[in-house]
Amino acid sequence: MYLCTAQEMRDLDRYTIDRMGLPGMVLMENAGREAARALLERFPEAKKAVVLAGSGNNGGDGFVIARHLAAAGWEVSVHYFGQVEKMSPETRTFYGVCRQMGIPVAGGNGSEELIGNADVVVDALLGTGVRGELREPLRTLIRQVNRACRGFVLAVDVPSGVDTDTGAVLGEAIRADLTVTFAAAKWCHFLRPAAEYRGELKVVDIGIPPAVVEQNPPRARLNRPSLWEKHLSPRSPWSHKGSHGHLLVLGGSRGMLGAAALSGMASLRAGVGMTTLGVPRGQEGPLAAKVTEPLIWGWPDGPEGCFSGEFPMDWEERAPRFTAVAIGPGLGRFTREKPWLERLLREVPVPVVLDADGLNILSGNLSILKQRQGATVLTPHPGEMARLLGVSVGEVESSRHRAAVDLARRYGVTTVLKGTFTVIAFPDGRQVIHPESSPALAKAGSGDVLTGILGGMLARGIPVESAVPLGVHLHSSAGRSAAVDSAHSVLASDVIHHLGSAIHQIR
Ligand SMILES: NC(=O)C1=CN([C@@H]2O[C@H](COP(=O)(O)OP(=O)(O)OC[C@H]3O[C@@H](n4cnc5c(N)ncnc54)[C@H](O)[C@@H]3O)[C@@H](O)[C@H]2O)[C@@H](O)CC1
Ligand SMILES: [K+]
Repeated sequence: MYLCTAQEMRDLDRYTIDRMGLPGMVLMENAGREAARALLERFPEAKKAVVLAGSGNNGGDGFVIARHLAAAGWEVSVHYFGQVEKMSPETRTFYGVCRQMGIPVAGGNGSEELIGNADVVVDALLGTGVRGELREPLRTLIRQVNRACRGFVLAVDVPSGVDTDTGAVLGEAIRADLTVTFAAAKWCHFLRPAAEYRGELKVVDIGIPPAVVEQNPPRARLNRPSLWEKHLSPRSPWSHKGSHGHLLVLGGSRGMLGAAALSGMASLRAGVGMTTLGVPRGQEGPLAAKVTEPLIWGWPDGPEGCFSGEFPMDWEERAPRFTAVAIGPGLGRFTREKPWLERLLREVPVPVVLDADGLNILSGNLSILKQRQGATVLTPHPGEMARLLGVSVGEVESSRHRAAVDLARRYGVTTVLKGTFTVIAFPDGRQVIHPESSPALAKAGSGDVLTGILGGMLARGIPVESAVPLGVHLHSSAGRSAAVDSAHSVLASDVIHHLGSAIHQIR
């Protein structure tokens, strides 16, 4: 399923109307009928509804909804804002039909009393065509609706007052219980603050032919099994551990061994055949007491129990065995860290995942990434992203999708910008957004688990464009399964334990 900008949606609509010859009126009828259906399914008994309609096509959808609700026996009135002469031809047609049907239709007086007495308020004021800060009277009206409404609020396409592409609130926005959107999700459904206004999200088909979407594919998709399912086929009965890849994890300095252990265990649960944990030499013993399954490789260490910046004598001999490398879990900072990381990035020909201090060491020296032979995956949280791009955390959070794509394009990497609705961006500008939030994952160690899963998927030989969305999905799904008792109490190690069931659920 795709995720559109306002322009991409307009292009799909236009192509359908102009090139396929399917009239805009049909699309509007389908949109309004499907939105009405969502209400009728939720409320099997007739209700009292107030439809607030703008003069654009979003308002047109509102008139269609009013007609279908009235036909189902609901008590409906429509209050429109703007002049009838300025309505689009489709909207004016459906306005006329409502009048002919005897549905009460009045110009611009959505009083607080009326809104307060409605069981259902339909917000069809503004959709993807909104431009700039809200003008009156809509701004005041929306504030009134949020204050006075005690019933259920359906937002048509997007909550009125949010910017479709940036997720900004343009002064005031409708707080909805349900948003029914057409043909594809829109960016504002997954970007804050707008995402907090939409309530539940339902994407409905309005009859845009699949061929139209194939010929004009939007740049972003929602993370769905169709993107990666084929990579989870059962293991061959003839396979051995060497058939499933070998991941090297570099990290685990003193006081942070747990991070490397979590990544290692997560990678094994994600199906990699072997994992080696490369840690500062002095940490080998403590780590061996902690983990059983991963191999442990001591690297030259410095005085503080961290890496010294030198490579082990057997580096050149052992390096070719690894099919992917994860750098960062519990890595810490150390002298000569920059040349150490540069050498790794230059010499490792296989996919590399960089996280935590791996990213911090990289900051200010990103151009080295352009010299890499294999794929590079960066998994920053917003703070790390801000450091990488040299901007504020606020700037990253107010434009998560753009920050992710900016980094991906500039340095030819795959970016995984973590947080609610993780954004994945590929070097060619395509994006995948993970449509679920997993509050259980907001816990120390959770990022190390994700790094391990991604490293494991890449080490198994799954191509980066599938491995990364798949890994993000498994992490989130395992987090949800681990939270059966309470999201408060989930540990990163619990997430690892649930990876098997997350894989099983997909298959
Ligand atoms: N053929 C199509 O294009 C289809 C469009 N559909 C609907 O049409 C919507 C897009 O329609 P439009 O492009 O007509 O745009 P909208 O209906 O979203 O908004 C345009 C209207 O809002 C007013 N407006 C814009 N910015 C404003 C501001 N800052 N303050 C106050 N008023 C403002 C404009 O004067 C205009 O009347 C979609 O969200 C969807 O609901 C659906 O009917 C499906 C088919
Ligand atoms: K709306």
